[in-house]
Amino acid sequence: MPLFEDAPSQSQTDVPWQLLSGYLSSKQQQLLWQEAAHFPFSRPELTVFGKQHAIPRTQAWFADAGCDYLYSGLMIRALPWPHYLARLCQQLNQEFQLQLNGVLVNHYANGQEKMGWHSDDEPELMPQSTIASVSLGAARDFDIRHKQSGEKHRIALAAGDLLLMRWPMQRDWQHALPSRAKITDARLNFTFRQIVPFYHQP
Ligand SMILES: O=C(O)CCC(=O)C(=O)O
Ligand SMILES: [Fe+2]
Repeated sequence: MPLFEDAPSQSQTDVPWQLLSGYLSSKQQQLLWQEAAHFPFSRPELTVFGKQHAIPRTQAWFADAGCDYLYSGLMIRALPWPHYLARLCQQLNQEFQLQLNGVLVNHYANGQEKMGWHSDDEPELMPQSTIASVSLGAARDFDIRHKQSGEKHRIALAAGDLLLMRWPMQRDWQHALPSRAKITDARLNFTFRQIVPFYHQP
């Protein structure tokens, strides 16, 4: 019997995220990657401290009707679901008993493209809902830090991995995708979310 079996370190048991490595089959990865080649990615300009900046990645938002997303002051209308993405959403909902109804797709052309520290805590997200993050393409580090204590974790997200971010992750922690100068391959990330329908059109 291994030593310390009943006393795993705090960081392994008490964190609100769960990594399921190799969740997608290679066939599923291939179909999603091909489908995403036709997605209408855009690079919105955000206003930060009064200055306009193009985001360092491109993105697309797909969701059920009425699930528009106000993202850093930009209203993103829901586009209808592509076929394989819809199937993956259904699979996640069934397997983990979730009610995900939208997905933000982020495309990182190479290691220069990134995402800064944030929590996904927009008001149109269903309170206490889970976010399911699926990655394709280049493996990238994903950083997580606790808002109060500053405790840090780094996990690598590789092609086909699923990261479940459960409540209270977005309340207590921030996350980021740091740049990696040596990475030349593209990466896709899908964060499936549960939106309160018609939040922006009462
Ligand atoms: O690309 C990633 O792994 C993270 C994406 C993310 O945090 C987000 O879309 O909110
Ligand atoms: Fe996020």
